[in-house]
Amino acid sequence: MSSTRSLLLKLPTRSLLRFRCLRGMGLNPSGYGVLMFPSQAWLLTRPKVRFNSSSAALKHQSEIRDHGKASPIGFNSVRSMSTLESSAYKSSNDEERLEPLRGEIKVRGNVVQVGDKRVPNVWLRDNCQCASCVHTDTKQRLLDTFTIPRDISIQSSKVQAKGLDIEWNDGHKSSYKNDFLLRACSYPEQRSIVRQGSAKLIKWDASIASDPPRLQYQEPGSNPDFDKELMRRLRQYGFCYIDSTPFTDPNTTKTLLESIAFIRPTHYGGFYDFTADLASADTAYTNIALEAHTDNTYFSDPAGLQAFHLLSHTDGSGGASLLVDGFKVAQDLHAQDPAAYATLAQVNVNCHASGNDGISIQPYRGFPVLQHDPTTRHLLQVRWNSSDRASIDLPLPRVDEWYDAARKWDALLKKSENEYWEQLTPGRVLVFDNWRVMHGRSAFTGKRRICGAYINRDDWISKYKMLHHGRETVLDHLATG
Ligand SMILES: C[N+](C)(C)CCCC[C@H](N)C(=O)O
Ligand SMILES: O=C(O)CCC(=O)C(=O)O
Ligand SMILES: [Fe+2]
Repeated sequence: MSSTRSLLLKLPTRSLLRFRCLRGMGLNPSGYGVLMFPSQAWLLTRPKVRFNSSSAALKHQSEIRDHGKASPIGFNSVRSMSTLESSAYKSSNDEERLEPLRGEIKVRGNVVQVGDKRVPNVWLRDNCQCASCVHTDTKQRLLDTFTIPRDISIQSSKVQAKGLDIEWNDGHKSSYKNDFLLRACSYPEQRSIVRQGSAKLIKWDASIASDPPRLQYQEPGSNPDFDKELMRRLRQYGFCYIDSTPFTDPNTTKTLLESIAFIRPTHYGGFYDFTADLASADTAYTNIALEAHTDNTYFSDPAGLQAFHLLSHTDGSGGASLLVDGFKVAQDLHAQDPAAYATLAQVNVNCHASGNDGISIQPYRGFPVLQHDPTTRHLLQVRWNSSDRASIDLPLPRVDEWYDAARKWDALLKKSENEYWEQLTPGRVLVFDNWRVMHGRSAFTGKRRICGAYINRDDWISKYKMLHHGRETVLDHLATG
């Protein structure tokens, strides 16, 4: 049987523009998933970028091929690739503007079609949401995917106002909501929004000083609106102050931070409370100036949130705190020099934490300074700490490519209009997104005591998503997001 129905779904406008743009460049949009991880992924495999027949594109293609051959150890030139690919990167992960999309859901014989896209039966069957396929309490798949016959087919179907009902030839019955089917077919644009906990980002510079995001302390757990507002500010600005926090007992700060999500223990301990005494062998535990950096570049998964509460500073001065919006600086670099941006997005850098006896913490692989989602091309993470940098994953004769790009990045992040300086005071807790906002401090004298903690990225984003998208929406997007 076969029936049809027209539907509306929200789809990002910019994604459509981007689609056209890729076409205009001579790139086949179906190849663009590969555009995101070129240089490293291509060490062992041939480039999979696909082109249409435009001559400019073919010229690029042969350049890429020739590079692969010319290099005895198989590196493709980042420089020659980057101009082409830089336009594929998005220097922000703003929530996309959503526009309605007309789609038509129909069943043609044995095939579900959404617009001109075919929905594979095995995927539909595997993502049946009924109580025998998904555990109602744990939300985990109960269905043994590989018992689904490879050629599972549709026995009968019914296109209804709300969605599509299917009876499979193995006798199982499934129902799919229309927006689920439409979203599934809008790969990859529609996917990221809920999964990544996207928000309308507010990029900032030094002028944020006049009105920084802040909230008044409230007893943890006493007001759900506080949690929601804190999450919103952290997502949109990448930082938030919590003012009027009691500071006589650091445990108040600990409990406040634990109300976001559990604290991540590291080689510095769990909840930290530090002064310039080298208790841990790291420059943070001295009184020297620290340039803008992100913490934990030596972890495979750097902490998502970081917090500082200056409990006291006596017998001296200095020690002002510096914040720089890494996503804003990335946007500046993207506009100023797309090739440099692409270099920082592609070349992997290794880092280490080796100050303390018995450890040298290093990630299982190098990561680029600007880390993107390979599917959506959104910028997801900034990893930048010159003090903790180790090797650069380029053959030595080519490392100057990275240095040239990094020099441009460094110049932008040190521009005074990008630097937001603030003298922290007891009572003001600073919480910031360590995947976005870089921090530093000026040198100081006297006795300065700070407490705080690290919180995992996935845990705080989970909380953001629950409070802003809602549990139902988040779960609804699991198979399509
Ligand atoms: C925050 N706390 C004082 C505990 C540690 C500071 C560590 C700074 C270090 N270089 C890094 O990037 O992790
Ligand atoms: O002392 C400060 O203000 C910050 C030091 C620092 O960068 C850190 O602890 O991660
Ligand atoms: Fe730090």
